Amino acid sequence: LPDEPRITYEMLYEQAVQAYTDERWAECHGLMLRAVDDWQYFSGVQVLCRRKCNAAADVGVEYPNDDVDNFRFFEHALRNAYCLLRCERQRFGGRPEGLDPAIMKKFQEREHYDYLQICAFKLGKIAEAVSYAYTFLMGNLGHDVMISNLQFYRSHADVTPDMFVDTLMDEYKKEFLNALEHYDTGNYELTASVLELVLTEYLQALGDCRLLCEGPYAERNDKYDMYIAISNHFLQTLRCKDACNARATAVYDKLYPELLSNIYHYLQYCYFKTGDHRNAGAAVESYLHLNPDDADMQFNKEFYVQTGADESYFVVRPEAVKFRRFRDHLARLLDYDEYTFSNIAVTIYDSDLGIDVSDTDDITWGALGADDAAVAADEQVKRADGPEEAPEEAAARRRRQEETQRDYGARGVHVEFTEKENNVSKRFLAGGFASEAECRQLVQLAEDGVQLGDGYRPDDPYIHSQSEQFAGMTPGRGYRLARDGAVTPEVVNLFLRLGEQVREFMESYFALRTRLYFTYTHLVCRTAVAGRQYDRGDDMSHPIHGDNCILKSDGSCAKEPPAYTWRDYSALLYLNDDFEGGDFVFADSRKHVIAQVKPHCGRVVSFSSGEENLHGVRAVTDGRRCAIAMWFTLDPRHDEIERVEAEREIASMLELARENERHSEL
Ligand SMILES: O=C(O)CCC(=O)C(=O)O
Ligand SMILES: [Fe+2]
Repeated sequence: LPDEPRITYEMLYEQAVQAYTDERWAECHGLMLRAVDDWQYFSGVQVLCRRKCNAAADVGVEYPNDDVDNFRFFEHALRNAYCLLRCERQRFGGRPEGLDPAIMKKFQEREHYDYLQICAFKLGKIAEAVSYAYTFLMGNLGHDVMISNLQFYRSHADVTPDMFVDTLMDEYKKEFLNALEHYDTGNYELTASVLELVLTEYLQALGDCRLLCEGPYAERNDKYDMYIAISNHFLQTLRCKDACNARATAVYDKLYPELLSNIYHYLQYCYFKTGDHRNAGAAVESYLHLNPDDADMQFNKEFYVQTGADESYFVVRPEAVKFRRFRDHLARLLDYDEYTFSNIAVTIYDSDLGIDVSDTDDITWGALGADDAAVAADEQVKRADGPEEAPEEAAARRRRQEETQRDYGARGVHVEFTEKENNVSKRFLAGGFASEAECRQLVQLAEDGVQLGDGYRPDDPYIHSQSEQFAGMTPGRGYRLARDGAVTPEVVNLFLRLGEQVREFMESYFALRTRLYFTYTHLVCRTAVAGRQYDRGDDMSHPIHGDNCILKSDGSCAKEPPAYTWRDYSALLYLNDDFEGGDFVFADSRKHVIAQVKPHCGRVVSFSSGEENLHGVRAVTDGRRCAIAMWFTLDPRHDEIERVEAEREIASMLELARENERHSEL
């Protein structure tokens, strides 16, 4: 075990990059070397475990890693996935993708009939209510509450036995009941023929039901069908394995086309020289197996034979067979996936990317180049503020957005300060996004989250200053705390909802032409460490920086990794003012402050994330300063998956609570 298991290469890397940015060269050097060590340890463990477990997971059949026979399954899945995407795209058209698996499950389990029965009952439609209740029960046999509901209905004067019908009953079940009647009347020939029919239909229904199971994986925020999800993952591993070739054949600064062939080339010569004709023959044959058209080696082979080598020496070595099988198969599969997307579904679904998504029954593999996809995606991002929008569309959008602005105004949101460049807003300051009570709840949530373990760690690399603790909570952590009962789902919902309001406001305020997506959300507090406040000098809570670029010492800001280059807009929703210091500041490229903002509850500062908005936070010298920090993107590929998942899970927790209430009312 490493000395400090909680310090990862990732943290060290980020710290090193920060040190680099701040031109603390010695620290950068030291930290990056520690990162190298930890990465080696980390990747070594992964290889060890994957190899060990593959061997240990014995089921009587061997499934070695990287054996091409195991690709067959995935190849089938891959074709299946492409077909599914096209087929559904054609039939569903503009239907929103990625429907909520939780609601899908409710429909499969007839949950909606529970609502239906209550609504029908309240409307005085007794017969309907009974059939809906009964239909629900048939999908949820033994459901206590519904059984007692039905007992209640039975005692109702207007209820008759014929109302107890399963409105969703499959035909084959009805036919089965008919068959039993024929049987009772002794008509066996008819019984048999009906039962044959029932059998066929039953198997068909069973098959249909099983197919409905191939939906999205409900546990993760993965909205794709099973095969699509597997394929995405599989393609990712394939591309990764393909890249291994280049990595494995680079020797110093030279890239050998294929190291194994090279080695055989050397070997055949060495063995020939040592008089080991058997091994020389095997090396020649192995080389030719990998490079069948190599005229020089064919010439060598003839020469060896003429000088007395036995034909039987020319056998391909087993590892060459294996190597070539893998190589050819990989090439073939990657050929299908010529348009190496990180995620096949994103591309096929997203008609906005300007890609032809028409469903052709013969699937053409590799119809698109990788660059096409990338360029199309880039263009979409540019379109967000680019000129291509029909005038009437633009006018309609602006009307909607101005209406949103008025709505927020009516709810108490007011813009205090704004700054434009070429008539385009680049930053604003507004108030009224949260009430005092809401702010208090969220500060409490942040404190609970911190006490329960996240955020503050003595070794946390995100501490920008030794004089402050920096601790936060993401939406996912909020959800997990709610799930474990440590905080209420309501307060986590508040956290998410206030953020969403800021997002909606920004989208209209910045007059965006495409949707603004969350990409990262962090409820975060900076707490002054008592006794470490003397002599802070220029020390800031958060040094001047750009949110999507790396600020260089010459004042330029490089929009390149490891910066979060996809971040397009930023916002901070402040939650309190009972602390000293902590002003938010905008700065110019020489780090001179050009504007400053005092945080207080409900106040939002928002800006485009680039070098036009360099900013920082002044030292917090007493107390705790809390805010919801949010970053946004116009690129749907960087949507904040954790938030989407947390929103869904919290919504279903709240729904469940309401449902329990509803059941106890009846
Ligand atoms: O908390 C603030 O006011 C600003 C924080 C910030 O700029 C950041 O986290 O990137
Ligand atoms: Fe920032």
